[in-house]
Amino acid sequence: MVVFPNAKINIGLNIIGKRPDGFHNISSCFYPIGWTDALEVVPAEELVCHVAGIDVPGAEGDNLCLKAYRLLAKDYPLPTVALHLLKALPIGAGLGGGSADATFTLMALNQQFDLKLSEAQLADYARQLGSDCAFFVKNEPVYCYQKGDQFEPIALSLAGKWIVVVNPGIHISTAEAYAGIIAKEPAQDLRQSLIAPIEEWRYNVVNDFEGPLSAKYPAIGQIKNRLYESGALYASMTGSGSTVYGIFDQETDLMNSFVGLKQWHGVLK
Ligand SMILES: C[C@@](CO)(OP(=O)(O)O)[C@H](O)COP(=O)(O)OP(=O)(O)OC[C@H]1O[C@@H](n2ccc(N)nc2=O)[C@H](O)[C@@H]1O
Ligand SMILES: Nc1ncnc2c1ncn2[C@@H]1O[C@H](COP(=O)(O)OP(=O)(O)O)[C@@H](O)[C@H]1O
Repeated sequence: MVVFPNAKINIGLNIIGKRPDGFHNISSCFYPIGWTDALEVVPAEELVCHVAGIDVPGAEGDNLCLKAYRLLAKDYPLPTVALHLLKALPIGAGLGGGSADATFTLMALNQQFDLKLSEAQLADYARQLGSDCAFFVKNEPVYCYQKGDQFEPIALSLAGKWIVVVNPGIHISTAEAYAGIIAKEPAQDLRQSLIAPIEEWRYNVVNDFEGPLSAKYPAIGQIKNRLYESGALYASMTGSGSTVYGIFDQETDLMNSFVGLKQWHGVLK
């Protein structure tokens, strides 16, 4: 079967405190977008993961799709499969692409081999693969907290708005991004900030990674400024960077503004 693991954006991201396990407690809003990889799962004589498109750093065996397969195979008698991944989502980009690949592998195996795992069971497996992996089970806008692996529904719809997503080509590892942060309580609860009209978000919906990372990588701030100059209602870096997005009221053609950079645009659901 073929599935299309999609990216997410973070709308606001507060890094609240360091946890005893070395991770950080955060709060954020995860919102799915339509930029995707493609992943085919087919029965095969041996377990393999073939990647086409963007090169995934690291050994083939470290691919999160294979890690997801192995995790389920510990508990269920799965046949061996070939995983064909067409990698389109920029890597180390704050788009959660690797996490989406991992969770879509779990969901594809569940469906293809009729494992009858519930959404809650899939989310428990996904959490073991990465902090934001469980989001992709329901794949709906949520407010997230703790490690970014606990979710509550959020009454936020951007359906019909246009989004432009631009990746400056800078790979930032999530661990590197967290290492440069001094955690603090946010001035206002993100859920409150998001109740305001989107035009006001620029004043108080903040990604705590953005300041330190745009000081280090000026391209991040330059893209954000360009998006605002082009009429974005709200623009921000997503996740641990380096991708930047802008949300617009209507379709906007910015392809010529970001020549040579990986980018995607489309309508939000
Ligand atoms: C920053 C966020 C926010 O959306 O997304 P991305 O930018 O990666 O998409 C997430 O917290 C990323 O989640 P994920 O990419 O799954 O991270 P993990 O693999 O679990 O962790 C990678 C490393 O990041 C740090 N880490 C991660 C999550 C967290 N709440 N606190 C942390 O300190 C730890 O150093 C950890 O070893
Ligand atoms: N299928 C995959 N796609 C992307 N990255 C993967 C994958 N499997 C393992 N990784 C590793 O995960 C890390 C980044 O994951 P990714 O989800 O792209 O970052 P981010 O969460 O910042 O968007 C990279 O270091 C990469 O080597």
